[in-house]
Amino acid sequence: MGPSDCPGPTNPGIPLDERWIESVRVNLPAVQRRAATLGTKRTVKKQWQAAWMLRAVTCIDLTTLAGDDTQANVQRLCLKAAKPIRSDILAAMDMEQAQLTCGAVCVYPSRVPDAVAALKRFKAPHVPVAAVATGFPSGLYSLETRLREITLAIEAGAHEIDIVLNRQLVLNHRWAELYREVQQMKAACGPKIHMKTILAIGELGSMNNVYKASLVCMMAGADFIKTSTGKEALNANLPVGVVMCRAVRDYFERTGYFVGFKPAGGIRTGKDACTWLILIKEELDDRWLNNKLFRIGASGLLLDLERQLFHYVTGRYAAAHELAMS
Ligand SMILES: O=C[C@H](O)COP(=O)(O)O
Repeated sequence: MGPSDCPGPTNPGIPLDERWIESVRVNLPAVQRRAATLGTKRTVKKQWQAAWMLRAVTCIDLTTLAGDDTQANVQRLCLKAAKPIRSDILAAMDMEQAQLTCGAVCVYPSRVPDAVAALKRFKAPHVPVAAVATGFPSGLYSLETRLREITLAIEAGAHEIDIVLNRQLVLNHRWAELYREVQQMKAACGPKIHMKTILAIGELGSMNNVYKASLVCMMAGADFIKTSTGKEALNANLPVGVVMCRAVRDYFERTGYFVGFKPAGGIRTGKDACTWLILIKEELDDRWLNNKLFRIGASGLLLDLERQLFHYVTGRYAAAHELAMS
């Protein structure tokens, strides 16, 4: 099966398996050693690196989650998601016909109508709009409020929902309650809307909790597990990526269900993006190397990817005014 045959997430969830959760022991030194070798053993250069960077572009959830987001900056974001790389750069790579877009745009629920309208205007209505919901970023609201927020975001036009976990339930190992909450959120999303569960790994206390929370989310029917909101002090990092990918792989091996993975927060460079792709290739496999099962949540990464691709085709680095997001 190649990446294009990949079905995308297929996860209906399974009953909560507390014995599996209790049996989890993460070997932290081994995880750290594994993460340290990722960017060093396999190097991709020249046309292969350019191809990986183009793949990374298609996997970006191009994000703006700022308190001062407006219709205007969401429109600019959508234009960039619809046409992420300058057409002369694509032409030089013989990729002009590929109609490259980002994987999705990701915004606050109140900006969803702006994003939907802008993508339509820019002739890219097929680019999904993801809304962060359930009291992003803290999740510290009543369950009723959080569930209602999902419904409202979908009514406003969101195609994907990024929920946040109730960290207290993880920190106190209240797995059954966490399972029920995530299950209700999945039910609120319904069968057509992809639900990504943001773990907020920087606030979960330990790698064991990261692994266990990943499992609970998948058991409850998550389509993707996502590292971070981008607002915690510690966001996406490779050791956490190793742990979450192993949870995805173990879940797949036991159930046969595909779950996607989304690192988010602090990913800024083309080199970082390639290292995350290497992680996916080595810890999962090629079936996950596409935007149905892998996304990178990032507000600033696209600019560096475009800059690196500009350098690849011209042999020089672009001046600030030559790239639209500068
Ligand atoms: O979900 C995406 C993150 O909020 C983006 O974080 P970032 O601004 O550090 O790229």
